[in-house]
Amino acid sequence: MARSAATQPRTRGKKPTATMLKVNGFPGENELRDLQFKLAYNLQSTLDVVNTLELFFSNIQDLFEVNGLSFDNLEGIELKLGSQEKHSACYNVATSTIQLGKIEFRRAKPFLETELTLMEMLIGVLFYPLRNALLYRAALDSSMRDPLTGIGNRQAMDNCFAREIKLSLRHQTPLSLMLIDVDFFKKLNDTYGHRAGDKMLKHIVTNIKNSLRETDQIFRFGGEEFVVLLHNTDAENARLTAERIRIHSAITPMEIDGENVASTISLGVTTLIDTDNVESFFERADCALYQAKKEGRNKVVVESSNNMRQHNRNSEAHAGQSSTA
Ligand SMILES: Nc1nc2c(ncn2[C@@H]2O[C@H](COP(=O)(O)OP(=O)(O)OP(=O)(O)O)[C@@H](O)[C@H]2O)c(=O)[nH]1
Repeated sequence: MARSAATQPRTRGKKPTATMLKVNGFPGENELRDLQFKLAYNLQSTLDVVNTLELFFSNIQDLFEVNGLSFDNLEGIELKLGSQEKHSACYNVATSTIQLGKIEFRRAKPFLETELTLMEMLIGVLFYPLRNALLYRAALDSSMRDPLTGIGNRQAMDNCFAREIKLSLRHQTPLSLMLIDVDFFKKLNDTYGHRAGDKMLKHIVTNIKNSLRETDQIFRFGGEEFVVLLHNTDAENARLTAERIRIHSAITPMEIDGENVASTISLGVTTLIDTDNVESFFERADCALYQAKKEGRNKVVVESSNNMRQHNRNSEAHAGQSSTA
C-alpha cells in the first residue's frame, strides 16, 4: 500500500489516552494479534460501507490519535469522518488485482513511524470487510438499475415515490411527475430491428437526461415508457420542461444504417396536490399521457386534478350512454 505523510508540526490535537500511550510503544506480537482479531470481529458486524468505515475509524481511535478519516474511490464513493486536520497519512487500499479506493487519516501533529506501521497492518484487516461491503453495495445498486439504459428500474421507482411524495407534502414544496412514452416504437423495431430499438431507447434516455436538472430522477417504468420526478417544480415549469424534452427528442436524430432517424415522444404531466397518494398522483399523469396519445402523439398534456374530475364525469356519462344504447 502506497502511503504519504505530511510532516509540518502543529500543536492542536486530542490528548493521548492511556491506551494510545500503550500502543505508542509498538504492541507486542500477542497484543497485535488481539488487536487485529478484535478489529476483524467488529468489522464483521456490518455489510454497509459507511458503517464499516465508521467502525474502523472508532476502533483505531481507541489505539492512537486520529481526528479525521476520509475514503474515496473510482465508483464515486466519497466519505469524510471526523475533522480534517493538517497532517495526513494516505493509503491506496488495494492488492495487485483489487483496487478498493484511497483512505486518508488526519490529525494535528505528524504521525509517528510506529503508528504508520500499525495503521498499515490495521488497513490489512479492513481490506476484506470493506471489499465485501463494496460488493454488496454494487449488487444492491445493480438490482435497482435497468441494465439497458442504466437508469433506475421500476423497483427503484417504487422505493422512491412514496418517500418523495411524503417529503414534498411535509415541506410544502411542489413535486411534478412526467410519464413519457415513445411514439410508434413497435414500427421502429419492425423497420430497423430490435437492436436498433434498444439503441434508440438509450438515445432517448440521454436526451431526456440532458434536459433535466441533477436533482430530478428518471426511471424506466417498462418497455418504452419512462417516469420522471421533478423536484421543487410547479405545473408551469413542469410543462416547460416537458416541452423542452419533447422538442429535443423530435429534433435529435440517431444514425441507424446510415439513416438519420428521430423518435417522437408523448408526455403526460401532473403536479402533486395535498390529497394525493402514489396511486392518484400516478393515475393523473397516466390519464394525461393517454390524452397526449389520443391527440396525435408528439405532444405534452398537463393534467390538473380539476381536469381529472371532469374526465371522470365524462367517462361516467359515457358509460351511462353506452349502457342505455
Ligand atoms: N427494442 C426494444 N423494444 C422494446 C423494449 N421494450 C419494449 N419494446 C417494444 O416496444 C413496442 C411497444 O409497442 P406498442 O405498445 O404497440 O407502442 P407503440 O408502437 O410505441 O405505439 P404508441 O405507444 O401507441 O405510439 C413493442 O414492440 C415492444 O416489443 C426494449 O427493451 N427494446
